[in-house]
Amino acid sequence: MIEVQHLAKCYGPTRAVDDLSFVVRPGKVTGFLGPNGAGKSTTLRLLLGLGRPDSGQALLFGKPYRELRDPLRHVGGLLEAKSTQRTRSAYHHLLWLARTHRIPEARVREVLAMVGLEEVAGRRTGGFSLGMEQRLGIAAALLGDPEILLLDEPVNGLDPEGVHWLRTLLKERAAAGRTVLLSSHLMNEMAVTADHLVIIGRGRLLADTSMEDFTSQHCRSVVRIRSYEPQRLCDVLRQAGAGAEEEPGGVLRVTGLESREVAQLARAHHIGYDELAGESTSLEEAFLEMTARAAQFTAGQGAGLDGRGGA
Ligand SMILES: Nc1ncnc2c1ncn2[C@@H]1O[C@H](COP(=O)(O)OP(=O)(O)OP(=O)(O)O)[C@@H](O)[C@H]1O
Repeated sequence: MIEVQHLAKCYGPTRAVDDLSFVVRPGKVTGFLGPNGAGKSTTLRLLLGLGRPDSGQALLFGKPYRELRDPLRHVGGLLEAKSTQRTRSAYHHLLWLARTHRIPEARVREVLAMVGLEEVAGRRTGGFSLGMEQRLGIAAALLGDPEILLLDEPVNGLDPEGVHWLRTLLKERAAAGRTVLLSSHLMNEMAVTADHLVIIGRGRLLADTSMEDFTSQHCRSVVRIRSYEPQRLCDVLRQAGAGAEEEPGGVLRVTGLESREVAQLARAHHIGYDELAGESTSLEEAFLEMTARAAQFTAGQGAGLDGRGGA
């Protein structure tokens, strides 16, 4: 459905997207994740035919966006908010879009109801909050009832109820066999929304994985134990193949063993302890580690200075 093949785009000395390839399949919500400046918006803009790649291709249904007939009926895109004519009402903004794409007027009312903007449909968009702008942008993306949705940071400005509503909407569309790609720089948001992840850093692909695999590969269990003999326990744990580091207050941070195994080893060696707690490293930590490593690697190569300039 969505294919990005060896895509590259530079802005002056900044390599925004660097030999990026991935495929997004229908029936899933795919999260497009990366820290600020990673190249997410640039990739989505290229997919939506805004700007030309330096090399490679960004394809929807096997074609560049510009070659699609009736694109709004096939692809709904949300880039940044505030792209409406400020003096037009929400209703007239959508009506104008519908008319220019031969979409029936009745659909305008339908999408306004879907995004919860019915009551303010007659108000000029100039007075809209960021959250209302986002809802209007999402309404525009849904107007042609497209098979593909491409949304850039759609939760920006939405209140918790709005975030929950959008999450449900995207999951429902994916469950109905549509293709949904949404970008974010927040792993925790993706953890509850996405089934699949495409992670980029400095314009390059870092991971293309199911959410389930990412979780099982990156979320290690960590056990913290406070012992009366931290040094001896540390040696015992290391001999058993675990990672053990001493933290202040006689606490050991242990990786590679479950809490039950740590407790068994301590007891077997008659080492007393008064606190034992197990936890998992969070997805957010795993994501930050991954992108920090990528940043160090590319900085080492002297690539990609972050300097946002004009259009
Ligand atoms: N029009 C532009 N002119 C110059 N540089 C640009 C332009 N657009 C993007 N860049 C640069 O390209 C890089 C990638 O930017 P992009 O906006 O695609 O990242 P992003 O992952 O969407 O980031 P964010 O989460 O902050 O929106 C950044 O270094 C950015 O400064």
